[in-house]
Formats: sequence, C-alpha cells, structure tokens
Amino acid sequence: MQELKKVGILAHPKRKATFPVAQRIESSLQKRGIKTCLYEQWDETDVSDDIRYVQMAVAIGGDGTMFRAARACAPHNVPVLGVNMGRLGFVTEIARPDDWDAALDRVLAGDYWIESRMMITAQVYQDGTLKMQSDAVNDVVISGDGPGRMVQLDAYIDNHWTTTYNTDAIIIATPTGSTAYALAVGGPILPPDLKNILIVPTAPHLSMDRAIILSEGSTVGVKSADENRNGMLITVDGIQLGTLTSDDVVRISASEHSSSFVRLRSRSYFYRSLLDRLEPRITSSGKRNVSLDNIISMKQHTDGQRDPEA
Ligand SMILES: NC(=O)c1ccc[n+]([C@@H]2O[C@H](COP(=O)([O-])OP(=O)(O)OC[C@H]3O[C@@H](n4cnc5c(N)ncnc54)[C@H](O)[C@@H]3O)[C@@H](O)[C@H]2O)c1
Ligand SMILES: Nc1ncnc2c1ncn2[C@@H]1O[C@H](COP(=O)(O)OP(=O)(O)OP(=O)(O)O)[C@@H](O)[C@H]1O
Repeated sequence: MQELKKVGILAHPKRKATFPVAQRIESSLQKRGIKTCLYEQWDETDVSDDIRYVQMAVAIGGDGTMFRAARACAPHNVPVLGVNMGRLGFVTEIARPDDWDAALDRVLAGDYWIESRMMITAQVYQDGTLKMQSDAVNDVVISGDGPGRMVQLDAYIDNHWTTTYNTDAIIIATPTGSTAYALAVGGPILPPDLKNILIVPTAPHLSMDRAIILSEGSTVGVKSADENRNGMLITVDGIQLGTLTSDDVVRISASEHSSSFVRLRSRSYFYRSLLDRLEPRITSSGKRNVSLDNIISMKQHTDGQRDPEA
C-alpha cells in the first residue's frame, strides 16, 4: 500500500451508530496529518470519484458494508480496512471500534499485509446485447422470482451445456462467498487465495445436487431451460441486480478486478477465524497458541528423555 496521504471513510448509511465512530476515525487520521473524505450516505457510484484518490478505505459496518466498499474500491486498487459494527463481520479485520487507534498505529508502522481476493463478473445478455453487468465479491444467485418457485436452469461450463438444474436457485460463488450462502446450502469451504468459481444449487429436485468447483479461468453460463418461464431474479452479493426473462443469458467469469483487504492478523488467520466466527461454541481449551510443530518437538523431547531400560 502506498504511504497514507488520504483515507476514505465509509459508514453504514442505515446504522447511525456508525456515524460517531466514523467521525472519531476521521479526527484520529487528521491529527496525524492524513486527509480524509467521509461518507455517511453513499452508494458505490457516489464514492468512486473520491475513492480513486485515496490510498486506503475504512469501512464501518458488517460484511455487507465491506462488500459495497470492496466493489467501489477494487477498480482503483484501493484496499479496505473493516471495522466491525455488524452482526458477524466475517471479512472485517478490526473486531471493535475501540481497537481502532492500535490498528491505525500498526498500519502507519507498516505492520500489516494486503489480502487480495478474486471477484466475479456477471454479464446479462438479451438478444445478444449486454443488458446488465456487475462485479461480485461473494456470489451471483439466479433464482425464481418468489419463495417456493422452482426454476429450470441450463448450465454451461466453458461455453458447453453441462446440466439442467431443477432448483430454487443456483449460487455461483467466489472462494470468499464459499463461507456465505453457498456454505448454508452445504457447499465446500474454499480458502480465500484460490481463484476458482464454485457452483452450488439450493434445494435441487431430481437434478445435480452436488457443488462443483471449476478450474481456474473457467466460465459459467446460465439460461432458463423453459422457454415459457416468466419471473427469474439475478442477485449480486445479496443485492437484487434485476429480473431475467427466459431469453436472457447470464455469463459469469473471473473479474478483471480483485478486492483487497488490509489484514493485521497472521497470514494463517482464515481457518482460525472460521472457528471463532462460524463455530463460536467450540472453545480452544488453551490450544490457541500451540502449533503442530510444537507438539511434535515436545513429543521428541519427552521420548528422548525416557529411560529406554525402564
Ligand atoms: N441462507 C443464507 O445463508 C443466505 C441467504 C441469502 C444471502 N446470503 C448471503 O448474504 C450475502 C450478503 O451479505 P450481507 O451481509 O450484505 O447480507 P445480510 O446482512 O443479509 O447477511 C447475510 C449473513 O451472511 C454473512 N456473510 C456474508 N458474507 C459472508 C462471507 N463471505 N463469509 C461468511 N459469512 C458471510 C453475513 O455476515 C450475515 O450474517 C450474500 O452474498 C449471500 O452469500 C446468505
Ligand atoms: N452503503 C450501504 N448502502 C445501503 N445499504 C447498505 C450499505 N452498507 C450495507 N448495507 C446493507 O445493510 C444490511 C446490513 O449491513 P451489514 O451487512 O454491513 O451489517 P450486518 O448485516 O449487521 O453485518 P454482517 O453482514 O456482518 O452480519 C446489508 O443488507 C447491507 O447490504
């Protein structure tokens, strides 16, 4: 990351408790001579003019806020540092606003690393013309237009028909999204440094019911298999992008942009964070700072001390 001269601060527009925190963060940066631009009410297009001139963005909220910030920042290669004021905050880095000052000191001392994560692009074509397009950090979901409505979807992998799903929806996820909706419907967990697309159907009926992980660089095409079917929806990171007709074709591929996150935890944080945030009932019982190498060398040491004649 370049030297911090200007930082963007993005609060959660619908959660007023984030506003005073954003102002405290702004004054702590200004006291250190760093310029700021603060947004309380914003969407991705509002911030893009300012975001291109910052070296880092601070997102204050939960995962949804992080994804909005990441989608706005990715085209400008601006990394996002998340302060959790949401419920789960799986991708945020700073657990509580009170930890901000210590975190800022570490960033200014260069004691951080940047995690880059793949994004996907969904393009919707109607009569051969591009009608909608969006990047996603987590996932693209193609579903019926209401609860309990099954859709029949033809899936194409690398341009060729692969299968037809009878399902509530199909989720096309990034490795980041593998711990979100895809996880809830039984999909596998992928480490965030992979660059593979994951396809998981939700409630498939007498059709392919397993998740598929594609090779790096592969693309997915989705089209209604039923010419007469009317309502379908396309949702990107939980936000409805639009409706689909039975003639529309959706193509999903790796985006040319990557999201990047400022990390202060160790590079091996991901698996531990799964346990901390997704399985809070499992306690570490003092094993948190024990490595496998420690256990093996302690065992060698104890065995070496044992009297072979005993
Ligand atoms: N049944 C489900 O689990 C379900 C249903 C719809 C959407 N979603 C997910 O919600 C995402 C949007 O998140 P949001 O926070 O804007 O909406 P939201 O506020 O509705 O939150 C959905 C929940 O999923 C968690 N979450 C989101 N992304 C995650 C990730 N990558 N890893 C672990 N947990 C994650 C959030 O923290 C939150 O608890 C969508 O991309 C989709 O994956 C999940
Ligand atoms: N800038 C924004 N503008 C409009 N809506 C937003 C914005 N940021 C977040 N939201 C929406 O508000 C909702 C809740 O936000 P967010 O996900 O950040 O908090 P949360 O749900 O409490 O946290 P988590 O997702 O970590 O459980 C989400 O649906 C999110 O998409």
